[in-house]
Amino acid sequence: MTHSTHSLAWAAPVATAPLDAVVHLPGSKSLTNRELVLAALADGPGTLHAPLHSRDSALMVDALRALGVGVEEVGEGPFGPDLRVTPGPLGSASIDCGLAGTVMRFLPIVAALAEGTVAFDGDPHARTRPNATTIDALRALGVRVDDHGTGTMPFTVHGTGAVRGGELVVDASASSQFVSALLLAAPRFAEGLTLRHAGARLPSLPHVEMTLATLRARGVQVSSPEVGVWRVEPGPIAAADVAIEPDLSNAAPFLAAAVVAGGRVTVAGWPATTTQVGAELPALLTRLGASVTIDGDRCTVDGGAGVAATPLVGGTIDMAHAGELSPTIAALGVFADAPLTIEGIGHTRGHETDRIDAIVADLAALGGVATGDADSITVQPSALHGGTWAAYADHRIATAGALLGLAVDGVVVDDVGATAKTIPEFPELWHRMVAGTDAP
Ligand SMILES: O=C(O)C1=C[C@@H](OP(=O)(O)O)[C@@H](O)[C@H](O)C1
Ligand SMILES: C=C(OP(=O)(O)O)C(=O)O
Repeated sequence: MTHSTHSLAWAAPVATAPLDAVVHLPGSKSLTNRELVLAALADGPGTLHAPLHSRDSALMVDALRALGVGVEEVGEGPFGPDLRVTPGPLGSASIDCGLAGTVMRFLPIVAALAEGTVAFDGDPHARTRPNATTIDALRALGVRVDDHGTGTMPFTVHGTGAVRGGELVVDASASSQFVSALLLAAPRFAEGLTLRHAGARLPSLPHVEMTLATLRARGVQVSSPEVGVWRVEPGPIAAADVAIEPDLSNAAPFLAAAVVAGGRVTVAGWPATTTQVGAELPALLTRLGASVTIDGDRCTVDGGAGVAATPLVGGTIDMAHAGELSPTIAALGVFADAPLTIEGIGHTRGHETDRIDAIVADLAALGGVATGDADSITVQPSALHGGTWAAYADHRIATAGALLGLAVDGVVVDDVGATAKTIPEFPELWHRMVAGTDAP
């Protein structure tokens, strides 16, 4: 089983002057892992240009290869090779999901299309991430799953090579990925799928919109006749050459860095249109008081003299649709003029770690004060001191520690290797941003 890199304690650099940097970011995790799945189920070979190369994408590539899909590295880009994907008959495999939600939710549905038994397991914490909806959905579709009654990994899917599909109701309150997983595989179901979400809430809707857009771009007929209902027609998934956008969720700590330290940070390669939830960062940072401009393919935050000169604007923000961005925004709450409450993020308790508890504990270790409840976190403005910031194997918690370290002397992220989940280049890119040496 692949575990993340050895714990790597990392002294976060302090920004001693306003920032002045242009940052180029590697590819989007959400787009890379969707396009890998769609390419594997497509009607011919296709290429992903500028894909992400990280632990989550490597786990997806390894899993697809184990299932019988050809994935070949071709060419060389700034962050690694392109990927040429050749679909093949899917068969028995043993899949390591690591801590990747996209692997542990997307591939069990793909496994139902395999002829053979497909075993799923992952990191110890991955076994605690919600996955009962995946297993329930498979059984409702007539697919046998052995989970020893746990509703979590490890479990085994007994694929017969075909799924009839039809109508299905799931509870996706714990993760939008349950919906995305079913929609991605549904064109290959004999009758397609009419999927209805029945549950208290549906988090991360932009990620479902991304799924629909990637399907449409490959010629699949999809619709959403009402909120929480989707229809996917059966039919081929067209082979395609697709370009992967930079990861805009990983832009969050870099753009927020200018807010904290002052000066300017530009993220290059900002797409003119995108389905990534990171597209909401300009509005979120503006809401907190920052100045954000988009000029062509460049998104720039001008943090003026930084939070030492001007506090951010506290209050309440609903981030149910963008929980992925909440660790960065919560960290910024330390520098606000009033408590900052982020609501609608109960589902982030089921992410790489319990993100609400993690931020509460990490801030307390630096002398800060935050409180969490079932669905929200409230961060009090406070003067922090140095100390250890635990990453909890969570890339977004690790980068939030780096962000605070810009303004707080002596912050040590206990395992910066956690960033390898979606951005292995993080420490290097961060140091270059602070030093202002990134290429224009
Ligand atoms: O489908 C995806 O690519 C993702 C969906 C979201 O999951 P949740 O709905 O579980 O929050 C998001 O937070 C995650 O980082 C990636
Ligand atoms: C929740 C996240 O990841 P995953 O795809 O593992 O759910 C995330 O990247 O913030």
